[in-house]
Amino acid sequence: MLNKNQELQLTITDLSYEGMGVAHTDEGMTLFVDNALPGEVVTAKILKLKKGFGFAKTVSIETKSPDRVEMSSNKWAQTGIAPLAHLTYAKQLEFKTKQVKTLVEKNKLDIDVLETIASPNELGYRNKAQVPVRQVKRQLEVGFFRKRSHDLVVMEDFLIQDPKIDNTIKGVREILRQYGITGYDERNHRGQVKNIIVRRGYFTGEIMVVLVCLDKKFKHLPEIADEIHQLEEVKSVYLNHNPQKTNVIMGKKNRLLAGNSYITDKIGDQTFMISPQSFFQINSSQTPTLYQKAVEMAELNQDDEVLDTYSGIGTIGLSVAKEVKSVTGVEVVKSAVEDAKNNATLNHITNSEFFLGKSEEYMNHWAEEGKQATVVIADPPRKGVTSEFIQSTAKIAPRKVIYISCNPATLMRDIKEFEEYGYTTKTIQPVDMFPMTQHVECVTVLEKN
Ligand SMILES: C[S@@+](CC[C@H](N)C(=O)[O-])C[C@H]1O[C@@H](n2cnc3c(N)ncnc32)[C@H](O)[C@@H]1O
Repeated sequence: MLNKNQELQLTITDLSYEGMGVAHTDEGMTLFVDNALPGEVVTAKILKLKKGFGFAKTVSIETKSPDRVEMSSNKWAQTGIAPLAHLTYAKQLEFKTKQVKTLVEKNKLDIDVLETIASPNELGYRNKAQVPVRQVKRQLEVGFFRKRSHDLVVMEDFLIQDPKIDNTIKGVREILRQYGITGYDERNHRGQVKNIIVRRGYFTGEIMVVLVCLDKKFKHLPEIADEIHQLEEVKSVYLNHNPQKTNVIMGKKNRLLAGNSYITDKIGDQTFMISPQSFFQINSSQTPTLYQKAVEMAELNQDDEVLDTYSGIGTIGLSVAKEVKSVTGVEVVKSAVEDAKNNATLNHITNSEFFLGKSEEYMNHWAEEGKQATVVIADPPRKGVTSEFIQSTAKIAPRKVIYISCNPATLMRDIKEFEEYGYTTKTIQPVDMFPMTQHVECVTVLEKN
């Protein structure tokens, strides 16, 4: 019988989807162990027990894996910012490929999974940071939450964020402290600043700072905004009003405090305007490869009429617009649709249109009105597409569906449903957009049989 807080020796046999070491005990329990790699023997302390499985953390490592990377800080592991940072990058890529292959097998699909394409930058690759702000020992601090908790681990080096973003966060923190601003207190729902969001254009160096605040206004806000605007590379400063007691970081309303209403960045030779609420791929060094793989697999031509669903600020659609007859995008975030329209103008694209709404509803509407499309691009969030989306896509009957997915589990589910409508795929290309984490992006093209 195992107990919480008990320490025991474990042999790690595998890595879970979350990047935790997997061990099986004599009692028939499966334990998921923080900071433990396959082949290692560790002494671990049990943190939580459930029926048949539990969670533990490594106390000491008795036998070390040759694939272990020594870390200069354990904060990244404590917070889950970089759950695979203790594994060599080559092994991380193998882990990602295997993850997708295992899912293909489990789903009894006949698909070839290619090797995961490495990211050019393994560290400091994130162009966006969202860090919580809290009071710690009566001082405003930034950092990240300890795993499975809301306790702030104070931090200055976030490992996978652009170091210039880390610097800006420090600069903003100092300004907030100077003006006696308080960090958010979750228990009493008090304090002024909940989060700092910083986005930096990888190619332009333009920085946007968003202060997520409990109130719309507070003392010295204009001076604070002005000082933040004077920090190196900062082009845009916003206040996002989030009065709710919620885990959702941003509220619905943004107010421009200083500078421009957007920043710009480049993908290939195109420039994109990005507003605070708009999605933008977070690993700019790898985005061109992701898009290029999708385009290569789609074999587009000048007669193609492309539907770019879940289009964000139009990045994929606009990057292929010159090679095809037309691009029609649909996206649910209003400011992203506005950005997409502006981005078309900015890049002299005249054969694109963007609509505000849910992709599944627009696809249904387009299917009913008999809209023509030869290629559909789907780049949904983690939950994947809906059955309604797949049915209407089948009705529109494009020759190809380019599917870009950040969650292989929902990708498999959707591929199986597409198969019922006569669409099949032969290969999946994993692309590493998120080094040091367990996440993997996949590109695949479904073809009409
Ligand atoms: C993974 S992002 C992809 C964006 C874009 N294709 C890109 O590469 O930058 C998914 C996008 O889908 C949008 N979205 C989420 N649910 C949606 C829905 N039901 N219909 C349309 N867009 C949706 C999100 O706002 C987000 O912009």
